[in-house]
Amino acid sequence: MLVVAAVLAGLAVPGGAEGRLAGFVALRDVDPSIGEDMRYAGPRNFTGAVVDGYAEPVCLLARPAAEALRRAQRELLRGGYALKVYDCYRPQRAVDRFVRWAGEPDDPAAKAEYYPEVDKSRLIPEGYIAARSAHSRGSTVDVTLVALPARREVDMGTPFDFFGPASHTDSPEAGAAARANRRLLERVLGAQGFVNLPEEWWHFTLRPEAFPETAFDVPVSVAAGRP
Ligand SMILES: C[C@@H](N)C(=O)N[C@H](C)C(=O)O
Ligand SMILES: [Zn+2]
Repeated sequence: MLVVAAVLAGLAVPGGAEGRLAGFVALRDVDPSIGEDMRYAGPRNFTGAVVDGYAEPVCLLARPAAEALRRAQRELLRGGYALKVYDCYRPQRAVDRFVRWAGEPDDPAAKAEYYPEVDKSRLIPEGYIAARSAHSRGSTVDVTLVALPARREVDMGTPFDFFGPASHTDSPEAGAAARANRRLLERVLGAQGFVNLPEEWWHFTLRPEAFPETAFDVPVSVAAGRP
């Protein structure tokens, strides 16, 4: 009853028994050829530390989103590219950590790397970080392209999680190669039903979402994505 009330109120709810996420899968179990560089499960992210709720570096997604990525990957492989994900399902406690981080004083090194042109107090209002993130609903992914055979990241104009106008998908600041690569990513994912967030070239949500009303809070682990 409490869980039903929480869902109706749009609040975070725990997943199924024993910290599992019913209806979710590990992306690697659906398509092991998609690269994974799970930035929030390690220190190489804007907070500088492992983020709350990332117990293991594994991409978990609602099954339809994982299967749609597999179809996009098949198309990209034919043209000599592949996908690499940076973030997938994000527990609400990680979203809450981002919100707390946004209210903390600047770390000059993090500012220089991740948001040199935007005041930290503006990162949430300007749409770079969400207090209620689609990632927690399991159909959203942060993703880039890599070129085969070396799987080197292609030029996207800015690095992942660079918060500023240059990361806006349609930014005129991006060079010709980056604009073409952004268009390729958007076209191939769009063909499978993914919709891009205009503020971030890397952020895509599969529509319709499998769990449109629910922000999950189960920690990210291999076991959480197993049936
Ligand atoms: C933090 C960044 N990777 C991201 O996903 N931003 C969007 C707006 C979100 O937090 O949902
Ligand atoms: Zn994102």
